[in-house]
Amino acid sequence: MKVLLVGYGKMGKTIERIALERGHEIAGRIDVHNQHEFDTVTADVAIEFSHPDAAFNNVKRCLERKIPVVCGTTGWLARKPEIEALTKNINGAFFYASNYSLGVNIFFKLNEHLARMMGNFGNYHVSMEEIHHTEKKDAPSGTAITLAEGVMKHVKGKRSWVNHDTTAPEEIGIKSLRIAQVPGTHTVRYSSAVDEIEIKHTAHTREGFASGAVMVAEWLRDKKGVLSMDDFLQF
Ligand SMILES: NC(=O)C1=CN([C@@H]2O[C@H](COP(=O)(O)OP(=O)(O)OC[C@H]3O[C@@H](n4cnc5c(N)ncnc54)[C@H](OP(=O)(O)O)[C@@H]3O)[C@@H](O)[C@H]2O)C=CC1
Ligand SMILES: O=C(O)C1=N[C@H](C(=O)O)C[C@H](O)C1
Repeated sequence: MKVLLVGYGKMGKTIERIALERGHEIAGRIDVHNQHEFDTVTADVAIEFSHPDAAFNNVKRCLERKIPVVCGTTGWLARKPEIEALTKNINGAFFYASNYSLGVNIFFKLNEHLARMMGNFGNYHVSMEEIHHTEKKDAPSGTAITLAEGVMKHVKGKRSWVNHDTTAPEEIGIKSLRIAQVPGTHTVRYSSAVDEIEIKHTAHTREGFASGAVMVAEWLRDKKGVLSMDDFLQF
């Protein structure tokens, strides 16, 4: 399979290594300085991990060239509905996940299961914390937003998240910490006056994110439509 890498930073380079190990070819590497390559490139699939301000345009350009896109960039989701509409209009393929690691996707399910149980108990205060490396451009992380959405789905009265501590009953507070070299740690905590329940996922390296994205790309190449981890994992 010919893989186009869009964004050639920490994730782009890790994805390249894993794609080569799995027997794929690299069709191109598009970064800030060679955007003109979108005009001529051909590939079976594009994997886009770039910058919150760049993702919309990068995904659009891939779709316009009829290249299915696996996108992992976070912090641009206000414009995702436009990409979904374009995908349907041109009968293309677009896949988005805030986190491609299998472990985190199991953690997402665990989070929803716990939220469903905790929804019955009003005396617990739910909060979240995410820790990432100091180069991260967005806060809170896309993964923390997905976790907050999972809680809102099941805990009655939780209607929004905020990126700071909060005691407002309708809000979920997400604390973002930036510490050198941390690939990504997420904690969901329910605290009461008498005890605390905490679930936590710690990524040790970026390999889990990258290998998940490559496996999704292998699966997506002959698909159409707007797809997500629920379609891919089916659990
Ligand atoms: N969904 C998931 O599983 C994961 C998502 N991510 C997300 O992926 C994104 C990238 O992460 P990471 O690789 O660590 O970040 P890096 O900063 O290491 O890499 C991003 C790369 O994108 C480049 N870039 C900037 N603008 C454009 C553009 N217009 N077109 C193409 N490339 C561009 C940057 O170039 P320059 O440095 O010159 O600006 C840089 O090389 C982030 O949004 C992050 O949150 C990360 C890990 C997992
Ligand atoms: O920027 C990162 O590094 C990461 N970003 C994603 C996010 O915002 O959730 C996924 C992972 O945690 C690493």
